[in-house]
Amino acid sequence: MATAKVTDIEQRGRRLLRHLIRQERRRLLSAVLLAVAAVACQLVPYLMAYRVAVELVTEVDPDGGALTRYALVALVAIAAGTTLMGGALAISHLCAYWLLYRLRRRIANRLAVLPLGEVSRRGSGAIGKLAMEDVERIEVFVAHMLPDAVASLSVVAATTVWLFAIDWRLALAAVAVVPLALLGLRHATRGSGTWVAQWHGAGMAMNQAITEFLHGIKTVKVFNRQSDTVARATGAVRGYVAAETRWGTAFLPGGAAYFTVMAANVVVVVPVGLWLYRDGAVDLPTLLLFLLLSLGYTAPLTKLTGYSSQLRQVRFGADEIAALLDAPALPDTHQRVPLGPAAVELTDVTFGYRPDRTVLEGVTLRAEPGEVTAIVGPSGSGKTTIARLVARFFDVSAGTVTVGGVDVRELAVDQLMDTVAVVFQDPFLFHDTIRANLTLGQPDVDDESVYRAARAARCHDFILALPQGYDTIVGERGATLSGGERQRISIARALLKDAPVVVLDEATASTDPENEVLIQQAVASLAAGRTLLVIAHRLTTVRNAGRIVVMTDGRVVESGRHEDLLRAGGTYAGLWEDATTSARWSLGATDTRSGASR
Ligand SMILES: Nc1ncnc2c1ncn2[C@@H]1O[C@H](COP(=O)(O)OP(=O)(O)OP(=O)(O)O)[C@@H](O)[C@H]1O
Repeated sequence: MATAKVTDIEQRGRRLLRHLIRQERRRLLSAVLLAVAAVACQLVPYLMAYRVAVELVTEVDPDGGALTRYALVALVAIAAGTTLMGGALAISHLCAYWLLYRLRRRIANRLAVLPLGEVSRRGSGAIGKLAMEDVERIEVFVAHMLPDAVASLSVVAATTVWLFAIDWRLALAAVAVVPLALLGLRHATRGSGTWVAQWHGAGMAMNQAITEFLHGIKTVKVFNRQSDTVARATGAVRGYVAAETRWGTAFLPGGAAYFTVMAANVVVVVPVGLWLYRDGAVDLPTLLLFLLLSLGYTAPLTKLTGYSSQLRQVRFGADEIAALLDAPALPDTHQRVPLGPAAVELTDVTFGYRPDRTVLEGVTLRAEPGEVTAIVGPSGSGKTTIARLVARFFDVSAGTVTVGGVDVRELAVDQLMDTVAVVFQDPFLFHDTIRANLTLGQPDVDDESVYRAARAARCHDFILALPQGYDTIVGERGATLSGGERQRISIARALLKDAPVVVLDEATASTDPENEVLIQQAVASLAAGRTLLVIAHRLTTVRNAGRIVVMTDGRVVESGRHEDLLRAGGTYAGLWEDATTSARWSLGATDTRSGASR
């Protein structure tokens, strides 16, 4: 990644962090002030130790009362410092949790309005990392780093001033190592923006690979491809480790020099101090104080250095979050407009998922209200893409898609979602109760309506047979149900939504005959009184459709009723012939096998 790009990225991340901090500035300021007060308290024991030393060294008969007072003041200061730091951290954590809550809500809201294409382009693994890990880093930054860094800086500044106020020669000896150490640090962090960028990219790739592995685990097992897939995920993890190692290796020489030189300040302070003491230039208590202060002086500086590289990681994460929050939402007019009869019409539609590849070209079709319109065609001809355009998961490149006579881009997104229900090929069920999955987005719907929809979608009986009926929790993504059951639940969901237009992407996987019949009955209930656009993967299921639209290579090549299309002897007739021949083949195979077994 070029340096300029890295800087831009850090700037964008920095802007988001500044914005977040501004939102909580009052509380954060009080946390920082408490942290500074805590640090001031932490310096008091040093002062008291100095006083005790003066008393013991300079007085022949030390004042016991004064010594007790110094000890008590030191104890109270330690207790006060701990309490104040505890208060600072409590406030900063509170701020951080509120920031996290608001940030995650913003991310969720943004994801909800982004075009689906943008979400799939980023990938669920990368988005997951961003919403969990990167947001979590901001929590660490706000809750721990910010107050601690300000406190550490205050310690360094206050101690430096104090050291110089007591004795400038010893003070110079105490800070002499710092410029030298900083040279090492400069060397260690040279090009660290690029290292962090690579480390961050490798982290995203690793998350994506692991998420894909988990999502695809069934397919992986079925095809016995565990070793390949594990190798791919392992490769991504290795890439992450390599990026971390490269970064660590680049940091090592300069970093080691930095830490060594910082720790070596005692080597300068002790001889210089003893030399000045021997010459009578400083007294013993001052020497002791210097030794105490200068030994503790480098610790906060070292901590600050650690924070500076962590801050880079935070900024990179913040940049990813900022980029997602800035990504353009699907344009929404927010205007609910009166709709005509619920026809769906595509006029001269051209569309491609990528600018360099057209998937639909000049597609014109109309689905009449109250009628079943089927779209058929070979795999990859663009059928599902039409369904996605009607539901406005993507916007057309040219032409128009209208619902109820209004361009879908001119409808409020809410209104479009109220008007169009989509039943996907592989419907997604949440890890929740069947009832919650059925009433998705309509929590107030009454039980009777739920049962009615479930009966019409032919799923009431199997739901009642489950251990807790409608309160049964379905496994992750509905894994505890069969494909046919999942699709019938999603048809019941569409029935409950009661949208005038339903787009049904028929399941490709063939289900058993009983399930097939039940799904057909469910679809028939769905069709009643609605405009039903069926993306058909099996011709046998749509022969009775009011209109069949035939597609090849992203174009409509024929349309009409089943019998008319057969008579025309074109593409549809060919597809029908193929479908019926393959059905006979499989029957023949069954016959042969059963014959053999007799
Ligand atoms: N999200 C996507 N990004 C890029 N290309 C895509 C995407 N989805 C589909 N395509 C491509 O668009 C073309 C049309 O795909 P589409 O899914 O619409 O076909 P289909 O007719 O529904 O196929 P099938 O019957 O196999 O489901 C295909 O070449 C496909 O590879």
